[in-house]
Order: sequence, then structure tokens, then C-alpha cells
Amino acid sequence: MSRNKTIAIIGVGNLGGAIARGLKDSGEYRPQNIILTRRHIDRIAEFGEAGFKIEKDNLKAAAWADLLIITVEPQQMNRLLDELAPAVDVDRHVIISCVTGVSIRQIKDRLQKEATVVRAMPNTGVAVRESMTCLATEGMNGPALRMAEEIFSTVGKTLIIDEEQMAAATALGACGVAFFLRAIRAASQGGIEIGFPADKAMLIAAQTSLGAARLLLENQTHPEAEIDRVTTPRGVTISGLNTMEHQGFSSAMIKGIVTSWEKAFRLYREDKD
Ligand SMILES: NC(=O)C1=CN([C@@H]2O[C@H](COP(=O)(O)OP(=O)(O)OC[C@H]3O[C@@H](n4cnc5c(N)ncnc54)[C@H](OP(=O)(O)O)[C@@H]3O)[C@@H](O)[C@H]2O)C=CC1
Ligand SMILES: O=C(O)[C@@H]1CCC=N1
Repeated sequence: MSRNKTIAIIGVGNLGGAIARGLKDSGEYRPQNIILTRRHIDRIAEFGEAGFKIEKDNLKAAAWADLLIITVEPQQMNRLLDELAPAVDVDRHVIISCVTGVSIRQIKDRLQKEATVVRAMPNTGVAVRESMTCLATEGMNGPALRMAEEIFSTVGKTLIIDEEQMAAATALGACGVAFFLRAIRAASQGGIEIGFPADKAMLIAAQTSLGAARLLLENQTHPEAEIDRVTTPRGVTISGLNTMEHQGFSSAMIKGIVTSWEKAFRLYREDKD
């Protein structure tokens, strides 16, 4: 359904660039059908060389594309929506906003149009087609939601949620990449301290975390069930785990996620730049 559509990714920074790479690598979307915008267009020249269209003018991009994937910062959203409003055709365009903390209602109010809007919360795993993308829409937008689901399913897993859960999806899924990477970094630092060179410590830590995640996803088990299989009685794992818990490991992760969730409600401010 979406494969023959033209797609604009508006505001190509870290996330927009990751989405572009993932869509191209999926083989399902041709870069010639994807236009990328940002104001400093020289910074996305590499995408032009990779076959994508690149454009400084958001209005031209919107006129060319059927689907508008928005990836600007929350504080940049109002200015962008004001600029885009004249080009948004409610009968043609589907807007997919990846912007944290800006509701569908706020987007439509700023556009002053009853546009079709889907919210998406992917993560930078899209670049390697391993994103966890939460999607939400409202009312009668089923076809648009299915289109968004189709797009993001080519770059990872998708889950449809209520819009009220978007801030939670941001903290757990989108910020989560950074949280788990920090855990991997800490593990590799431990590995260095007990004798591995940095590159080998990182390989062991990263591959081990990949295996741990796949155990959960493929066996559909609870982490504690998998942990029980690692913790040999009187063994070394349980001693390490208990020491980590005494130091507040689970508590730190939970408190960090709650802090990010709380902040997601406060990000949308008037025009930063
Ligand atoms: N990074 C992540 O992992 C995730 C981010 N998000 C959300 O995605 C959004 C983008 O995040 P992120 O990629 O990290 O941020 P970045 O700052 O890296 O990207 C934003 C990009 O938007 C461009 N931009 C700003 N205003 C305009 C405009 N008017 N027209 C065209 N381009 C514009 C900027 O480039 P220039 O200044 O050159 O125009 C910049 O490259 C945020 O809302 C964030 O909350 C959601 C999930 C995950
Ligand atoms: O840090 C941020 O605000 C964005 C939202 C989720 C991931 N990055």
C-alpha cells in the first residue's frame, strides 16, 4: 500500500537519517521515492549521493510527497507546522509525526486543518531495521495507521498503542536504546577491569546482550525465568547479580525511565529556532 507512495522525511537529523537508511536497506522503498529535507542541506549531501532526493524547501517536498514523516525537535515543531500548513492537502497527505510530546490535536490545531495525522515513536534501531516503533492515531484514520504500520514494520517491530501512552513509549522504547547502550558500556568496562582488551570486552558485552534479548523475544519468557537458567546454585552469577541489586541497578533503570517519561510532557515549547 505505501510502497508506491512518495515519502518526505522532514527535518533529517539523527532520527530522520536513521529512518531513511533503514527504509533504503529494507529493499522495500526506493530512495528515488524519498525526499529528505533540512535547513543545512549540505549536512545531508551523503543521502543525495545514495540516491535520495534532498531538498531545502519543505513546501516543495510536501508538494511532491504523499506521506510526510516529521522528525524535527519538539521546540522546532510550531515553526515547521506554520511553514507547512499551506502545502498540506487533507485529501492527499498522511502526516506521520515522530516528534516527542506534540499531540495529534496540537498538530491539527497549529495547521488549522483536519489533516490525517499518525504519531510514531521509533528508535535509532531503524537504521539496522531493528526498531521498536509504537504507533497511535485517532478516530477514522485506520488506513493511515495501517500505512504507517507497513512502513515501520520493514524496519523493525511495531505496536499500536493509545495516544496517551506515547510519552511512555518514548521513555521505554526510544530513549531505551541509550539506556541499554549505557548498560552494555558498563558491562564492557567491567570486562576490561577483569582482563579483556576494550574491543574484545565490547564484542562479548554486545553479543551477550543481543542473545539475552533474543531469548526473551523468541522463547516469550520472563527475564527471571531466563536468569534462573544462568544462576547456578552457589555459583558466580547470583553473587554478581545480588551485588548489582545492592548497588541499585534495577532502581536506577526504573527511576531513569520515569524521569524521561515526566520530561516528555514538558518538551513542546514555542519556537526555539
Ligand atoms: N533521536 C532519537 O533516537 C529519537 C528522536 N525522536 C524525536 O524525533 C525528533 C528528532 O530528533 P533527533 O533526530 O534526535 O533531532 P535532531 O536535532 O538530530 O534532528 C532534527 C533535524 O530537524 C532539522 N530541522 C529543524 N527545523 C527544520 C525545518 N523547519 N525544516 C527542515 N528541517 C528542520 C534540523 O536540521 P537543520 O537545523 O539543518 O534544519 C535537524 O537536523 C524529536 O522530536 C525527537 O523527540 C523520537 C524517537 C527517537
Ligand atoms: O532524547 C530525546 O528527547 C529524543 C526522544 C526519544 C529519543 N530521543
